[in-house]
This record gives sequence, C-alpha cells and structure tokens, in this order.
Amino acid sequence: MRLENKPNILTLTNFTTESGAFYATLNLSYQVFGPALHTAPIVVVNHALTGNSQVIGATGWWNDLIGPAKTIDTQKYTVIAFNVPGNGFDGSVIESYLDFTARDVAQLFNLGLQQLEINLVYAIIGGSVGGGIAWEMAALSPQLAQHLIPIATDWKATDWLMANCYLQEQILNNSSRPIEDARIHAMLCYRTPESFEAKFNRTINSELGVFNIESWLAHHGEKLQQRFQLASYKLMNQLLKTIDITRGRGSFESVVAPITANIHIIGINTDLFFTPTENRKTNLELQQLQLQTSYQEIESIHGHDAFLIEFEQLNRLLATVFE
Ligand SMILES: CC(=O)SCCNC(=O)CCNC(=O)[C@H](O)C(C)(C)COP(=O)(O)OP(=O)(O)OC[C@H]1O[C@@H](n2cnc3c(N)ncnc32)[C@H](O)[C@@H]1OP(=O)(O)O
Ligand SMILES: N[C@@H](CCO)C(=O)O
Repeated sequence: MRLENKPNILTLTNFTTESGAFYATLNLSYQVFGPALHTAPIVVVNHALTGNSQVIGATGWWNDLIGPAKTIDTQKYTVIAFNVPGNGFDGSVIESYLDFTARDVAQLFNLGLQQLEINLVYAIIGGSVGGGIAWEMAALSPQLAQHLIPIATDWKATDWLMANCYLQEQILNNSSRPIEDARIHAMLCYRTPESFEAKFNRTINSELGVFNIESWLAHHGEKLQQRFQLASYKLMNQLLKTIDITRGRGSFESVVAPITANIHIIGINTDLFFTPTENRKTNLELQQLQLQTSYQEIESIHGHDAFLIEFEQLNRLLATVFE
C-alpha cells in the first residue's frame, strides 16, 4: 500500500543499532500536516504496528483526533509523523528485522528531528508500539518534549507481551499464510471476550456457513495480507517486544529522572497487552520520583484497539493538553 502523498526523505548515515548492525545509510521518511515546520508548535505522532505517516487524510488512521479544528488542531500545531524505516510504506529497506529494537527507531526519529533542526517539540504522542517508541525517544533525549503522551503502551514490554510476540514470530516464520494467520492471532490480543460477545453473540454467517467471529477474523487476516508486507510485520513485531527504556542502562529511576516532559499516560481498562495495572504502577513510580505525571483511562470493552476506536474519550482526555 502507498501513502497518499510522497513523503519527504531524510538520509541518515553511519548508524549502528543496539545489536551492533552497521548501516552506512538509512532513509527516514516523514509527512508534515498543518503549518510549515518552525512556524508553530510541533507535535510528533508515532504510528502503531500496521500504521504509517499518513495520520490524516482519506486513508488517515487518526482523523478523529487530528486535523483542522480537531483536538490536535492542525491550524495551531504542526504535526510530523515518521515512518518506521522498513514499515513497507516508503520503499525504505533494512537488512534484517532482528537488527532493530524500539530504541533504535527512537534514535532514528530523534536524529531525524535533529536533521530538521528541531530541538524542542510541544508533544510526542503515540499508541501501542508508537507509544513505546515515544517513551524511548524521551529516555534518549530527556529535554526534547514538553509533553509525552504514551497511549495503550508502557515503557516496557512485559513477559506476557513478549510471549505473544514470540508466537507471532513463529507464525510469521512458519505458517504458509503468515500474515493472515498472525493477524488472526493478534486480533485476539487486540480485542477482548466481551468485545466479541457484543459484536457477534455466537451468531452464524449464513452466507459462509461459519461463525461470524470466524468470518470476521478471516476478513481481518485477508485485509492485512492485502495491505502489509511480511518483512515489515516481522520488524514491527520485533519492535513491540523490545520496548524497554532501562535495557543496559540501569534503574528505571535513573533513566526517567532527567525527563522534563509533562507525562500524560493514557491506558485502557481492558488492554490485554499493556495492562492498566502496569500503567498505574508506572504512574505511581513517576509520582514518587516527583516527575510531572498523570494517568487517565479509556473505558472500553474493546481492549488494546480502543485507541483506534474510542475517539470521544480520547478527545476528552487530551483536550487540556492541546487547548
Ligand atoms: C495507529 C495505527 O497505526 S493503526 C493503523 C491503522 N490500523 C488499522 O486500520 C488496523 C486495522 N483495523 C482495525 O483494527 C479496525 O478496523 C479498527 C480498530 C481501526 C476499527 O475497529 P472497528 O470499527 O471495531 O471495526 P471492526 O474491527 O469491527 O472491523 C470492521 C470490518 O469487519 C467487517 N466485518 C464485520 N463483521 C464481519 C463478519 N461477521 N464477517 C466478516 N467481516 C465482518 C466489516 O465489514 C468491516 O470491514 P472493513 O474494515 O473492510 O470495512
Ligand atoms: N490494530 C493496531 C494494533 C496494534 O497496536 C494496528 O494494526 O496497528
């Protein structure tokens, strides 16, 4: 799948990943929405697993939150969104998905901002793996953002999340229909039993002669197969499982202490991937360290994907940050 408009491209040179892989050059693409760069406060938006830099527009994935006169008002804020190199939407190529961690991508995004002479942004916001990359960006450049808004995410992948990513990787490497089968499994993590019951209630798809939950899962599998590449899925899955701002750096306290941003954590009461329990713990630890932090929760039966569904709540929770 292509982006609606050709993205801008930055060339980053001599980049060594956390795992020691050397890239002489890497292309980092981005899109800008709203006022030109350097003419208004900047909001960095990080995409999630199957997203891209097209945050708004005909195929935009956050149109309900971002745009003219929306909560993140593109008449007031310049929105910049990078593509994760290798996400399949901009032609950028990486050698192996195993080379990269969430922190590497955060480092690339921060280098991209530096190349654009952006030293301070109003906010960094992202959902799921995009929120994890936002945490990593703040840990790498603690004074970069005035507001850090991690949604449906945390500063670390838990063992439960790693376990599901491992299963995703097994499917992606071994199945004869890797993208379809991986997406079917992933949908069980992105939603909840209550969400399925509310949608389908054991009904049968009379046209296909299968349960509606089955045809719905098959539909999501086929849809992703049409719009996403296998190598990109493997990479995004690898990024999800490697979120951890403390890896190789010491204690959580020492890593977060220098962060000057006002941290607005937004969780989802039914998120199976990044649980509200973990989010509350993070908020409490930040409070104890006297960082500027708050925790708010989206209430939804839909689980992790609620950050792409519950826009009324998301708009309300973010209104004060962007008013
Ligand atoms: C932040 C990011 O980067 S994400 C980037 C964008 N990501 C995505 O778009 C992810 C894929 N999409 C989704 O996960 C969802 O569409 C969301 C989260 C965006 C919205 O969820 P919902 O509005 O609840 O839609 P839901 O998951 O029920 O799916 C609806 C689809 O299932 C289809 N469907 C519904 N019931 C059935 C059924 N019984 N059998 C088969 N298909 C069905 C609908 O026709 C619809 O199809 P379409 O999407 O091709 O139009
Ligand atoms: N539905 C989301 C889930 C990942 O957080 C996506 O496809 O990107």
